[in-house]
Amino acid sequence: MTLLIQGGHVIDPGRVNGVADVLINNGTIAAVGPNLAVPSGATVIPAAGRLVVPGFVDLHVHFREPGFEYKETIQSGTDAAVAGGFTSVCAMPNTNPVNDNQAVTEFMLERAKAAGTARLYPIGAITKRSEGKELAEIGDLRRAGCVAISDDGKPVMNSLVMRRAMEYARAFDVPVVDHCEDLHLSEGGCMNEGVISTELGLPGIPSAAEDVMVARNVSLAELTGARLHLAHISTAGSVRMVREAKARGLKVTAEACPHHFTLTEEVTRGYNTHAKMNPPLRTSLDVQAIKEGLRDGTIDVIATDHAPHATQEKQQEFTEAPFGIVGLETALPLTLALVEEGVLTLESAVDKLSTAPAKAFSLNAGTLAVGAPADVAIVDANREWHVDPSRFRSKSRNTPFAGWKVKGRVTTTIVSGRVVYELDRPGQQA
Ligand SMILES: NC(=O)N[C@@H](CC(=O)O)C(=O)O
Ligand SMILES: [Zn+2]
Ligand SMILES: [Zn+2]
Repeated sequence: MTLLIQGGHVIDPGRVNGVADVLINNGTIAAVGPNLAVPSGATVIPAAGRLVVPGFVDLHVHFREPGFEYKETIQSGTDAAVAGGFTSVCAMPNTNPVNDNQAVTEFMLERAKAAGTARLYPIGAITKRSEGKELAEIGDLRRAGCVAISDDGKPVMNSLVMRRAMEYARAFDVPVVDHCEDLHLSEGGCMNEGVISTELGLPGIPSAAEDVMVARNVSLAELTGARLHLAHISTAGSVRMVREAKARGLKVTAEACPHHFTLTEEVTRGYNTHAKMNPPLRTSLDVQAIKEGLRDGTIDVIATDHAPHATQEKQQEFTEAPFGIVGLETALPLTLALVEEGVLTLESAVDKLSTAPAKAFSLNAGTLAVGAPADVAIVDANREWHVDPSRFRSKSRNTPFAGWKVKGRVTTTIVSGRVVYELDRPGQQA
């Protein structure tokens, strides 16, 4: 099967940035260059006026299978992924049962294979049942196909347990992903602690709950030599500490989520539970710091923390509703807004969605180099559209961006040389 993507603006971060064709043969990239000859029998995808980029890589999603299939399945989650341009996704282990053993990892990989769209990379638990006590069999998880370990959502509070986890992780060369939250400081909180939480009468989560754990984890990474990846950082303090850790040469990477660089705690005012996520939306000073961190390279990766929850779960009082929002189908336009704003160049935006995440977890993705897997997103960067959650591929609709007019849309997604999502082809606008 041969595909020729013709005449698009190809951005392969650090390698190509200009008009070119991309030739795909047998599931891999065969050539990239201007005016390639059309091989006989090739399918041509015209892409003039569109961006042609390595398929996006999301280091942080929650697909709810096994255990909470009413929120999301691996099928619906990977469908949502490719609709958002993501060709590889890393799935957190807070399923039921928790992905703390090979059997669960293998089950997830089988489901993803059957779903047949995005590539799924499971993240194994750090501790058994993510209870923070006894380490999971990290070597077994690695061998079964886990690409990182994390107790996301139930952060490891015991620093000695975390130290041992990092020592094992280092031995297996697997990154440790931490959701930085001191559970004692955050206990009972449901939004950012500050003037607004006081006004609304809602219990707060101070930014220090995140900062103290970032400090601890950076120290432990220094002690153990482990690769540390900081999930969804949301505070100015986190950005400052990551910047300093990098300057000292530590193996630390960090991700930020579109909601944390797009929204502030102000949107909590309506008690809209779609503004409730963990970590919470912060202040405009924090948002500025996140943007500066993205701009100067302190924050390597944009990840969604796609966290689907059912409508009836979100239709509760603010204090009762679960934390989390979906993100796969809105990440691209929210990231392109940073380009419009001058925070990122187009190339660095693509880097943070594709190349940098692949590198952070050593995934064979994030590039259009000859011989690489043919995972490609074709994007109409100027297409304006309204976010309509009822049209999401995801099973869940919990987004604070419903009704937003946004710009930038994925029109075609290719995995392994196969078109797995197509909104329309140029010249035939839907
Ligand atoms: N981010 C969230 O608000 N929720 C996540 C858990 C997590 O990422 O900590 C979930 O699984 O729902
Ligand atoms: Zn988390
Ligand atoms: Zn998460």
